Amino acid sequence: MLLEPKREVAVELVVPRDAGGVEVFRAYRVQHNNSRGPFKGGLRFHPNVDLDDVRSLASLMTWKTALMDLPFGGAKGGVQLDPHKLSERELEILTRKLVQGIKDVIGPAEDIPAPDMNTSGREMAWIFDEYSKFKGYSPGVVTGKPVHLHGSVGREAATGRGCAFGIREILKAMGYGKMSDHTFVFQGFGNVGAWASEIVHDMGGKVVAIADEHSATTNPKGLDIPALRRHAGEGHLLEAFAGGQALAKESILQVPCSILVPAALGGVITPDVARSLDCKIVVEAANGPTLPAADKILQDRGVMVLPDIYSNGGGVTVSFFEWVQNLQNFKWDEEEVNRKLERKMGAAFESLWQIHREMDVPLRTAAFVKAVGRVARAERFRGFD
Ligand SMILES: NC(=O)C1=CN([C@@H]2O[C@H](COP(=O)(O)OP(=O)(O)OC[C@H]3O[C@@H](n4cnc5c(N)ncnc54)[C@H](O)[C@@H]3O)[C@@H](O)[C@H]2O)C=CC1
Ligand SMILES: O=C(O)CCC(=O)C(=O)O
Repeated sequence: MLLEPKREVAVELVVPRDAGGVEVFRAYRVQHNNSRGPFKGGLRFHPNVDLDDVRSLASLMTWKTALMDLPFGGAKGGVQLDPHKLSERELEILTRKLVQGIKDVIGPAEDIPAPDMNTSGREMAWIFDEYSKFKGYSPGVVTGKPVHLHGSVGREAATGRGCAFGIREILKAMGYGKMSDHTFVFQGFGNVGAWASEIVHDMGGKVVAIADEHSATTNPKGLDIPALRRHAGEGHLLEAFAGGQALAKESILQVPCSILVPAALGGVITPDVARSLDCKIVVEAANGPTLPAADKILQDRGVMVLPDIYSNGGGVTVSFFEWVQNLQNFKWDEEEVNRKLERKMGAAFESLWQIHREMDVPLRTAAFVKAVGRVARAERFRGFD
């Protein structure tokens, strides 16, 4: 029951192109498990999306919501495309057609999408609007919406903020001192990488290198992250940042640091990379950045891995807060959201660390022990009739 998704939906999206003609895109929504609550998980637009990929990301969501102790199950959606090749109008048509294709299997008590790679508040607003045309006004059908359209303050930064809280927890647990005693490298400077690096920087950490899909920049004295975000926001390449030197983006994972944060694609830490990286801790802000064979190598090398279902669990945690606010027609302030997020990250870390110590297993195994236990218990209590 836990290995296989409960439901898989594949839809064909036919989009009229601005230049004439139509193009067909494949889209998937995989609903892995809902024993603990409605299916929940992001929607990504990326050329690498395929059904298998979405399946594995959907199951990670089940374990993530269970580990974070949120009343949700797990799902994921993906459309196979390079969104940079479509205009805003084409993307809006595509997103609305996706909703038309899956509207009967999503909903505030059924399945609640959210942002993931290459999607943001803009797409979530389209989803909310299109779904509401068919089912009535339903802000709770999707999270990560713009703040002025039933979104929650703090959701945009939440995955990065949760990641930074998680780093603080592991440093404390390992007796490794404070943020300011450490150097950090980030792969990915989108929603998660930009917010996580900025909050780590605000907490005193020295971020010495960052890459995105185009280029990379490094400064052994520490990058000024707010300035780098302004630079990138103006459309400039990271390698052109005046406060750093250009670096080959392919070498980002080998830059020496205490803490390496992959915050982009899955599968980037291959066995070869695992043998060559030069850090004490890998914090998996991305989903599935470490291949299983590489995980074993990191373990043998004594590199600690803070697993994805914990490290990036802050995003879905604040999605839960957004959903609760939508259901109550009420708004919390940012201080309250961030305080509740901090408490959730602390509690999940505590349970993870306790299992890690008591069972003498890696943190990833400890996370799965906790999460699978909670999901299996819910399945049993609900019965099988
Ligand atoms: N947005 C969210 O709230 C959450 C995202 N995640 C995960 O975090 C990761 C990043 O997601 P977002 O930041 O939302 O996506 P995003 O689309 O905002 O940013 C992705 C970043 O990765 C970079 N990137 C892509 N390919 C790369 C490559 N080959 N080398 C270096 N950089 C590359 C892009 O240039 C961009 O900077 C994904 O694995 C996603 O599943 C996990 C939990 C929640
Ligand atoms: O905020 C959410 O509901 C899910 C975000 C997501 O896709 C993830 O945690 O991987």
